[in-house]
Amino acid sequence: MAILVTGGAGYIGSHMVWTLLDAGEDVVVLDNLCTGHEWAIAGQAHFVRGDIDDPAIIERITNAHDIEAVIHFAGSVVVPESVADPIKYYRNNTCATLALVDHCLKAGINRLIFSSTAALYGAPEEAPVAEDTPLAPLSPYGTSKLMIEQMLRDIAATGALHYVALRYFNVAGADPHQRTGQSTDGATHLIKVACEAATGKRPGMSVFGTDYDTADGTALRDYIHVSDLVNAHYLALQHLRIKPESFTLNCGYGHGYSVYEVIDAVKRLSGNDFPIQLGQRRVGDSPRVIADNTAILEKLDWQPQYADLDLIVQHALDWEKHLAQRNMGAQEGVS
Ligand SMILES: NC(=O)c1ccc[n+]([C@@H]2O[C@H](COP(=O)([O-])OP(=O)(O)OC[C@H]3O[C@@H](n4cnc5c(N)ncnc54)[C@H](O)[C@@H]3O)[C@@H](O)[C@H]2O)c1
Ligand SMILES: O=c1ccn([C@@H]2O[C@H](COP(=O)(O)OP(=O)(O)O[C@H]3O[C@H](CO)[C@H](O)[C@H](O)[C@H]3O)[C@@H](O)[C@H]2O)c(=O)[nH]1
Repeated sequence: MAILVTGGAGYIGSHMVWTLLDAGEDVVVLDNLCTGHEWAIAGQAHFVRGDIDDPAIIERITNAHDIEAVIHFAGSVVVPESVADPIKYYRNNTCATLALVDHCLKAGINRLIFSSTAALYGAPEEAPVAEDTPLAPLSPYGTSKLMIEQMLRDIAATGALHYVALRYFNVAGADPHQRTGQSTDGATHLIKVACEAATGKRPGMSVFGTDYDTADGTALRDYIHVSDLVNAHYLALQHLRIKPESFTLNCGYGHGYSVYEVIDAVKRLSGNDFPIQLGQRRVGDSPRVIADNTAILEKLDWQPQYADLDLIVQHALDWEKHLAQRNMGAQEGVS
């Protein structure tokens, strides 16, 4: 039996592939490489290049492999882009996932783990925020994911599907063995941006908002190490193998760090005091988004290994240096 990982050439998916292979699982990756990289896919995985909503591709995969479950990461993930181009997000997230689920169910695959997001909570009044908090996404990206959660709930209610939706908080860091990491060009996430500034890939960075009602005036987020996140997926898969049920869980550590604390950690660990510009609040940003993780700790017996800002930053920095060397090597190859 094999696990189908959609989006396995991307940031989180490429970590998932390694975790599955490390556990001795057979893995098939489906990715159209629109933002992912073929080099990020572990060599032992079977790679199929194509779109998740293409019935012929799903048929090809299910004819060639005995797929027992899908771990579904593929999608479009940039919040501001979703505001500028909502159709892309409803098409590539909501519609494409509906097609994927439809084709998978027809092929007899009825277990799914889905990448949801804390963006569903919008700007939550309370912190930490639990799964039963009313959902109020602030962007088409968040709404496109909320619609998927609702579709999965309704399909599961018929008994046709068993799924786990994991609402990720702020994913960061890289594989501790440096086999993969966040490699997206033009990334906007705080830790990635700060690591790029620390390694000279950008001249400096901005702090978006210094007048929040927090201890140091900057916004708080719950940063979760990507390896702990993919381990939660593996636990969810093992759960579905034993118990045919469906549920939704927050994925975060339950405590937050401010933007200043993150930047200080990156400067301290890199030894580079890169320039900072103090800017206005970013539209749609919340003062604090922190997970209530009681449910995932209980339900999956999840035991995070890397719940430490310095570890997350160190692994992200190491990966940024690895990427810089990789790109230098590629340029030398061309010249
Ligand atoms: N990175 C985060 O902080 C974060 C937070 C919450 C949720 N998520 C969710 O996690 C998932 C993975 O995010 P990521 O950060 O790894 O993004 P990513 O862009 O690195 O990975 C997405 C992958 O999906 C592929 N893809 C996109 N559309 C496709 C399609 N139609 N058919 C086939 N392949 C397609 C891309 O080529 C890429 O390899 C996404 O669903 C995202 O919404 C991410
Ligand atoms: O250059 C930067 C980048 C970010 N920030 C600040 O750092 C914090 C974190 O910002 P990120 O862009 O890293 O992450 P977000 O919290 O905005 O959102 C991320 O986490 C969400 C879950 O909470 C969703 O998953 C969403 O898709 C994902 O982008 C915010 O206060 C932001 O204003 C800066 O000050 N400067």
